[in-house]
Amino acid sequence: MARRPLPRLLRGGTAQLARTREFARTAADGATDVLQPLITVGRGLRRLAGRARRSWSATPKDRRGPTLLLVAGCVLGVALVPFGPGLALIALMAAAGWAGRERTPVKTGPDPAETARLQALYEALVPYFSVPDDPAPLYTHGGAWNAVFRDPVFDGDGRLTDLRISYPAYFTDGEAASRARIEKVLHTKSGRGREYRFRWDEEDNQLLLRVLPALSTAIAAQRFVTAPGETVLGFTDPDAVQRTVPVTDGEETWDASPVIWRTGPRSTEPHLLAVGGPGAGTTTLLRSIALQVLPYGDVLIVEGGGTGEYACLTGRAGVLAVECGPAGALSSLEWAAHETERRLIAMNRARQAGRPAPEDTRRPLWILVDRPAVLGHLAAADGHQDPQSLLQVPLRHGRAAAVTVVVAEQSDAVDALSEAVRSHTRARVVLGTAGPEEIADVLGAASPTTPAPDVPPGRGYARLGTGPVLRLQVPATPDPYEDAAHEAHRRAVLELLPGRPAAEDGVPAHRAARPAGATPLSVTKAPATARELTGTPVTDG
Ligand SMILES: Nc1ncnc2c1ncn2[C@@H]1O[C@H](COP(=O)(O)OP(=O)(O)OP(=O)(O)O)[C@@H](O)[C@H]1O
Repeated sequence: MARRPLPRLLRGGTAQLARTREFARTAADGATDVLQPLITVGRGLRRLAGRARRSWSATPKDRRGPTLLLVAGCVLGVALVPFGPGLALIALMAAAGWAGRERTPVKTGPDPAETARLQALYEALVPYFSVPDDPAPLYTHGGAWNAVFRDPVFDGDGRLTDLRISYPAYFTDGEAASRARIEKVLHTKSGRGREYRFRWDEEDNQLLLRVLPALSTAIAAQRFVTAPGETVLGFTDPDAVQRTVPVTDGEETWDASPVIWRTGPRSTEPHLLAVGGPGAGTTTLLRSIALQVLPYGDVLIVEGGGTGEYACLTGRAGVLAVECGPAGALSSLEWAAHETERRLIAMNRARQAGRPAPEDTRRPLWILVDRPAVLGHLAAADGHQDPQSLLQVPLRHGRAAAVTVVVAEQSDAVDALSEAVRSHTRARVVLGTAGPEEIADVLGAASPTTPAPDVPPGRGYARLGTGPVLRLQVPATPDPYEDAAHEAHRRAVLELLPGRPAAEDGVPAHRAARPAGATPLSVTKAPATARELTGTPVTDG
């Protein structure tokens, strides 16, 4: 039997019903908004009436007559006074409005579930914070948590986010292993999957636990407000640094806390090493640095990965070269070493003659080397020198010559880094899901927080010289030629890219862009004498 079509009303019935319901809900919401004052006054009148009823029933019988008389007298008085009834009505409405307002209950202390959590945490700490001979132990099984835990704060899911813990003075808080044991217990018992920061106040025998919110990933590449020689590596916690810079995301502008790296002749950390696992974001960090320095410096890029992730920079004003192969890397780095020597000699000569440093020695030169281990491997296979060995001169003498070296390497190839790279890169960044040992190996100090299990690309830690370890989120600076990248972030990078200067006759534009006076990239010069490099007087001729 042929199926009969449903009547039109029934066919579109579900959609229409949903629309009607939506309309009714919107109308009800609107009516509630409009009638809100009336609802509040009505609720207040009800509450006032309730209070009056309660106080009437609480009044002893022998006092009810005089009370009634007093009320009647008041009513009569109000009725006789000019405008009395009107004023009394206004006063009643105001009192009802006040009595009917919604009051958020003030929370006084943890609720039963939170109390149970704190008690469990306390019990878990008993074996670590007690010894059998202690006559008045702070921690005993079944003891009171509120004697040692202060200022607990919970999030909306009832999980602990802040806590001040007192511990006995005999606890060995100076030993890293003892601290790590306590931190592990607290981390496990308070909920995994979050990033905890522990601050040990050894003078007062107190430990401060705080769960840190994830750093914002909303900041994309842009012109940051910094002084010359300052580079924003990324952004960190507001209480970790004193400075802020304005950042923009679409229409919104706010102040963010940057991790600023200072380079140049007075820098104590003139070179940087960034380490991370695959896809952790070290290439993005180098791209971000390149875009920040290009307005005032020249950049030479050596890419070992060979994935063309710096292609957007090829041929741009200020980009001296983007080298992907071992042969190009060797010749470019050889040039960079000679350029460093040339600058030092020229500066030394100018100093001897009592003149300021020549103009062509002052423009900052940045050498960005991404994954040198791969290049070293390829060069060795061809029987060539490791390109890393050519970084020795820029690393050692670059600071005085305005030459900065940035090296990015993957965590599993860190062993292939040369001694010069390890000892001269005092600014360090580690990105991705690194364990505590790896973080400590790269940064030279333990991370201040428990590593989070899942981290977005560009998230990690930074340490400048002997400074504190800071959490870091690198600004999103994708390869603008990557289709999968966020459209707004790609556009932001494209806007920051400098133009392409016209090519000189027969010379590719990026090679023609090198500073005046610099030795051509492909020309090998005899190395300068040690005397000239170290600043011993040099006599011409
Ligand atoms: N700070 C960041 N913000 C947003 N996305 C990022 C950030 N850093 C990296 N990414 C994204 O993560 C992916 C990998 O980044 P990137 O190429 O920089 O990693 P990598 O460390 O160089 O890894 P690999 O060497 O394996 O390519 C890219 O798609 C990139 O756009």
